Parts: sequence; structure tokens; C-alpha cells
Amino acid sequence: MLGDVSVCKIFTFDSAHQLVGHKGKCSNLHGHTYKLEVVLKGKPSTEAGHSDEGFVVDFSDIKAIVQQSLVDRLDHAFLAMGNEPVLEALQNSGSKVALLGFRTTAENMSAYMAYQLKQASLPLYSVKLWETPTSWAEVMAADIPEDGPAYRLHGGCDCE
Ligand SMILES: Nc1nc2c(c(=O)[nH]1)N=C([C@H](O)[C@H](O)COP(=O)(O)OP(=O)(O)OP(=O)(O)O)CN2
Ligand SMILES: [Zn+2]
Repeated sequence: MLGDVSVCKIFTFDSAHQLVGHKGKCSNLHGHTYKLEVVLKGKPSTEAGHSDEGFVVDFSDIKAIVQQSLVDRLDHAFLAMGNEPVLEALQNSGSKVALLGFRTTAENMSAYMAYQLKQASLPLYSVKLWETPTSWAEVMAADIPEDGPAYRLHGGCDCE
């Protein structure tokens, strides 16, 4: 009998953000092509003749859930904590904004994403978010508190 197997689906999305108070260049409004690696872990289905036989989770189902719960709202959006001077102008101009409420570091973003996917009842193992080709943050599902990650929140957010 086969034991646990890890499967991974990779996504990319383009977003802008600004780290207010950063000591360096990231205090400027700037963008990234983020790469998101979603790793699930479980036993492949043994249901003979079923569409999912031999799958931990069908890659196409992972894609649909991650697209709908994360990528669609983050792609080509301004990822906002809520304290960015440019935020009001973007909102008033009808630009796409994802008001997350927390500082949009790779660490916080990956924790947020891992929590959202865990809530979606996926057998999540980890989320790795590449912010640049040389920088990533990773959160293990087992390390997410039941009531979600703790951030320093700013204002309201549209993240629920
Ligand atoms: N621990 C963290 N440090 C930094 C974050 C972060 O989210 N977590 N974010 C930034 C900036 O937003 C931006 O991502 C700059 O990252 P950096 O790796 O410094 O980008 P470079 O373009 O300079 O990458 P190189 O490959 O070194 O050219 C800053 N820090
Ligand atoms: Zn950045």
C-alpha cells in the first residue's frame, strides 16, 4: 500500500505593493511577478475506476480552488495593508485593490495564503511564495494556528 505522497501545483501572478517604512527601495511602489508553490500531502486514492484513482488531489481541482480563492483577487491588483499614501487614489480611480490589512511581506502573504487554502479543506502541507527569483517565504500548514496567523493589522480588510 502506498504511503503519503506530496504533490505541488505552481501559479504565477503579477501584483504591486509598497512597504511603508522600509529602510530601502521597497518603500517605493513597485511590482513583482510572484510565484506560488502549493504543496499538498496525502494518500493517493485507491478507489478503483474513480476519476481520482491514484491522485492525492486532481491537479485541475487544485488549480480551480487556488485560482478562485487567491490568484483571481491578487493578480494585477495593488496589495494593500491600508496605510499606503497611494491607496485612496487607486481606489478612487477604479484600479484593482486587494485590501489585505497586513503588511504585504512575503512572510505575511504566504501565511495568509496557507490559511486560506487550509480553510478550503485541502490537505495542505506547505505554501512557498517567491517574491523575486531570489527571495521566498514558506509556511507549513502544521505551523498555522487554528484561528489563523497573527499580523499587525491596519484598518479594515476585504480578505474574508
Ligand atoms: N524578509 C523580507 N525582506 C524583504 C521583503 C520581504 O517580503 N521579506 N520584501 C522586500 C521587497 O518587497 C522586495 O521583494 C525586494 O526584495 P529583494 O530580494 O531585496 O529584491 P531584489 O530585486 O533586490 O533582489 P536581488 O535578486 O537581490 O536583486 C524587501 N525585503
Ligand atoms: Zn516587493
